[in-house]
Amino acid sequence: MRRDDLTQHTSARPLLEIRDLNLDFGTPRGCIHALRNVSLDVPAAQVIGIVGESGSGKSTLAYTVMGLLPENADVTAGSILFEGKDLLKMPAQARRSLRGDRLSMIFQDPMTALNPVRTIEGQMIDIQHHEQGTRGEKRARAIDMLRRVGISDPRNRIGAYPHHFSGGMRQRICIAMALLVKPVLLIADEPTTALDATLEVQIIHLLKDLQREIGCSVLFVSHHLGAVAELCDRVAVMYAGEVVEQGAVRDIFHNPGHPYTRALLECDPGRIRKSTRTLPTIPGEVPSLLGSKKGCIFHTRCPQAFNRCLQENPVEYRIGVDQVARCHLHDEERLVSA
Ligand SMILES: Nc1ncnc2c1ncn2[C@@H]1O[C@H](COP(=O)(O)OP(=O)(O)OP(=O)(O)O)[C@@H](O)[C@H]1O
Repeated sequence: MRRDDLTQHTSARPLLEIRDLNLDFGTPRGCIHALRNVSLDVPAAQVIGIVGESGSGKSTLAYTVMGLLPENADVTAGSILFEGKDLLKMPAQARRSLRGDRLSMIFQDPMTALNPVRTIEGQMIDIQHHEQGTRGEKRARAIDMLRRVGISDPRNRIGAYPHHFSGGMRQRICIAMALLVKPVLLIADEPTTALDATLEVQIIHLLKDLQREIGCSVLFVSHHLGAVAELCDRVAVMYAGEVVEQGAVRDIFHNPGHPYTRALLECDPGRIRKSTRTLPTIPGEVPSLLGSKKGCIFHTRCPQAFNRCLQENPVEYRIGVDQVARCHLHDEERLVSA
């Protein structure tokens, strides 16, 4: 199946439509192809997880949507339609206006987002610069949002500086700031990685409750498959710059169609029995992203690779009502001729 069939299958137009996105980083060693032919939809009011090993391109994808790429990044092909408009063709000023308004982001490290020398109050009022209302009304909204994310005594604590709060509390403040502007799309880049397991669970539940309340879509980047299963409606699995499989969370987790997804699930610490002493890892190494590649990007580590995988990069095949995988094993013609 091709992507067009999947789009027809889902009724309303997605909020975000990423199509055939290619991105390179220029480095002294050569060109790193960090995103290759990435296509992904984020429907309105849904939570989409992006998972994959370190270096697979998850953060690069998130930052490309936000328009926060470093100087050496070059989008060489593709489009990112947000509410029907291509973000990549928008003037810089228009993109800046979208950030902190219809688009907002939670970063892995809360200190990246918070200004250490300003009070929480000042920062939460500033972030509402697109919103109507007096300073007093904006302060009241900020206090209400702090209460909703679980900051006790927010009326007094709003005057404090970021360093007065613990790491978990700082991430709650970042979530409050990101949601205060009522974004239609929230991008969360590994928002729980810096937190311990208990805090992680709390933050995931908080995000889920607030997402439902506000009705925004979320692009949730994570290493943690358990968190994705808990929070997301759909998931895209990335490997070496490509989305190799995507679909509804229940389908991908119960019936993975790509050998890489299966390997990733088998290595997930959440699935490994306590008696197991060492964590299984996927055999082999992630290929270098330098230079062009022939064949399937996963063939060097795939236990099921056959000749065609070394020669030809697979297209997306539909393997379920709402599930696609880039793997030749799902080519029906091959199955018929086998
Ligand atoms: N500014 C940059 N210059 C050169 N290469 C970069 C730059 N940023 C990222 N890369 C490379 O692009 C690839 C994708 O990186 P990215 O950070 O998007 O992966 P990731 O899946 O988010 O990894 P992690 O889970 O470790 O954050 C990696 O090979 C990385 O080294």
